[in-house]
Parts: sequence; C-alpha cells; structure tokens
Amino acid sequence: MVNITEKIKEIEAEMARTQKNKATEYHLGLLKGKLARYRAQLLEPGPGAGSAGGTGFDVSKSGDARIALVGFPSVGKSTFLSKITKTKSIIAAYSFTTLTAIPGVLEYGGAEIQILDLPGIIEGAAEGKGRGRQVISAAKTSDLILMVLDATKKAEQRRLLEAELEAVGIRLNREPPNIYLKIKKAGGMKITFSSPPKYLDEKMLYNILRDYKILNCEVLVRDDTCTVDDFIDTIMKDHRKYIKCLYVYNKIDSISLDFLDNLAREPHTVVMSCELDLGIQDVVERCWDELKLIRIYTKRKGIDPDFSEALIVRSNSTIEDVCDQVHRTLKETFKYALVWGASARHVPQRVGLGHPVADEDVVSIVAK
Ligand SMILES: Nc1nc2c(ncn2[C@@H]2O[C@H](COP(=O)(O)OP(=O)(O)OP(=O)(O)O)[C@@H](O)[C@H]2O)c(=O)[nH]1
Ligand SMILES: [K+]
Ligand SMILES: [Mg+2]
Repeated sequence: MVNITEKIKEIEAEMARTQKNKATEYHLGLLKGKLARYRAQLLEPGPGAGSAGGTGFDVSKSGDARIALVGFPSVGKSTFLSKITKTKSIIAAYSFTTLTAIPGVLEYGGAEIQILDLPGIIEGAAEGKGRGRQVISAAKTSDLILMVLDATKKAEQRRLLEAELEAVGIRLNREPPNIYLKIKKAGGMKITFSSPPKYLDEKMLYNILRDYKILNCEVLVRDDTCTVDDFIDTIMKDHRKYIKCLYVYNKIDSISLDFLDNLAREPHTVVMSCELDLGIQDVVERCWDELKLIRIYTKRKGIDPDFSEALIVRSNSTIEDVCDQVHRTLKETFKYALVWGASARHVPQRVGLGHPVADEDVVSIVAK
C-alpha cells in the first residue's frame, strides 16, 4: 500500500513539474492514466485487509434511498442528522466526534430515506488519512451526497472535498462521458470520432489504451468536447460512480447577509442553520427533489386507490419495477396494468411491463 501511495506522489509531482503545452500533452495524458490506475488499486482491499479495506462501514442499506453526510469535522453533520431523524448522534465542539457511520431514517413523502452520518474527513482522506477511505467508500454507496460545509470557513473547503471524492472515482452532478468502448479479443484498435474532437486525438487515445494493455478494442467518441479525463473515466468505468451532490452550508447564523446571499445563489446549493432551526425543511425538500423518487398508489378493481400508502420506486422505473416492489413473483402472473396519472396518455391506459411510470401515478395490476 505504501508503495502505491509513493507512486501516486511521484506521478503527481511529475505532473506538477511538467509544463502544460502541446508538446507535453501526450505525456501528461499518459500520467493521468497511470494515476487513475494506481488510485483504483489503492481502494482495493489488500490480502487480509478485511473490512479495513475499501469497503466502508458495514451499515446495511435500508429504506427507499440512501443519503450520505460528507464534510470536514465539526461542520454540523451530526447536528443535522439529529434534527431530521429520531437518531441521536453525538454532537460536540471538537473534531472527530463521530467515529463510525451512524444511520438514521428520514420519513418524507411516504418514503423512508436512510441518512448516514459519517466521521469528518480531512485533506488526504482519499489516500487513507483518518478514516477517509472508509468514509468515502460509504459515500460511494449512496444515492445522494449531502456535502455539509461550514459557512464561516473559507470557500476552498468545497473544492478540497470535491478533490478528495474525485480522487476515488466519485463524479458529482455529472453524466458518464459519451464515449463507447468495447474491448475485444483480436482485431487491433479501431478509434473513431463522430465529429472532430477539440481536446483529443487518435494517437493520444492509442497511447493511453496501450498503457492499460488494451490492444484490441473499438472506440467511438460521440462528443467533441470529451477530454483525456473523460476517456480515462471510460476505461475505468467499473471504478467510477456518478452521484448527485447537494452542497449544504450550515451555520449561516454566523455570517453576514451579503455573504449568505452569494452562497445561496451557487448551483446545487442550500443554506441552513441547525442552531437557529433555519432552512432545515428546505434542505429536506431539495434532497427529495434530487432523489427523484416516484410514488405509486395501487388500486384494486372496483375500490378507490389507497392514497395513504405509496410504493416508492426510483426515477426511470417501469411497471416491472412496481411489480417487483409489490411482490417478487408478481411479474410471473402479470397480464396487464391500468394506469391513471401523468405517465398515461389517456386514463386509464392499459400498459405492459415496460411502461415508464411517473410520480403519483395510480396503478392497478391485473393478473392472469
Ligand atoms: N453556530 C452554529 N453552530 C452549529 C450549528 N450546527 C452545529 N453547530 C455546532 O458545531 C459543532 C459541531 O457539530 P457536530 O454536529 O458535532 O459536527 P460534525 O460535523 O458531526 O462533527 P464530526 O463528527 O466531529 O465530524 C457543535 O458544537 C454544534 O453545536 C449551526 O447551525 N450554527
Ligand atoms: K464535532
Ligand atoms: Mg459528527
């Protein structure tokens, strides 16, 4: 492990020394590729490492979605958990009060959302400082990262945390790059671009692929704005996780109104004060919006739908997912479904398993 950390440091130092220009472009691209590979190795649990490896804290997933509270020490993560759930996580003015993952349940919109309060992370967390690697691995399993920031601290805290998460392959508020890569057994490399690329060329991709020992493959870059980093993310796609992130500035009771106004205007950002009980509900609502969970009300033939209890499915779900939520084997006897609501072209619409559902649809499943 020490070896890999040293190698990473060496590559980072070499990248810092290398001037960025046309002549060094290929070399820098290769270095980035190597860096990504070592970082992935760093996260793999070594032999006998047990749960101390990259697996994070063993909190089993429960409920309809998971939100991870990530931030530097003493920004108010545990205070926030205690506000929005019945769980009491220890709150104190000293750093590293929380030492493991503390799960709580937020009930909202008929859904149960698991909230994971995590220990504070520090710079260098991705390389294993503190419990950083476990914290970040736990964050990697979440549907939404709530990055809790201290409004009284320097603006760079946000960039530092983002860099830590990026270093272990988490991509915040982004989509996977629009690059097709298929690894083959023979036939050499075939690299094509849908339109002339702005930041890539064939030779560069060729070199990086060779460095990864990928000699036979098909590549199609579909977006002319893709960068070397996007290409490396495509090669490393098994180690990448695209997660939504909401930036939450806490302790706004201690900053000026002007400053507060600026913070609140940043994208994906909400502000709150746990101490004064300000903005907490806004944060919860924004979380709900970001998770894009879908509530489905089921209806039996001849009876009004039961609006008191919703089935919760994820965004982009279909009738098939609804069936799976009701019962494991319901699909097998499924004949058709009747749908009332935003996803139906007319009401009720008779649909099959592949029909995409929308929030607050009413669904009646008809079995064979
Ligand atoms: N001024 C102010 N202080 C707050 C607010 N929210 C929390 N605090 C204080 O900040 C300190 C740290 O709170 P915690 O909830 O323990 O912070 P944490 O992020 O869980 O800390 P670690 O577990 O150590 O990483 C405590 O003294 C809280 O009372 C707030 O909105 N305003
Ligand atoms: K604390
Ligand atoms: Mg805490």
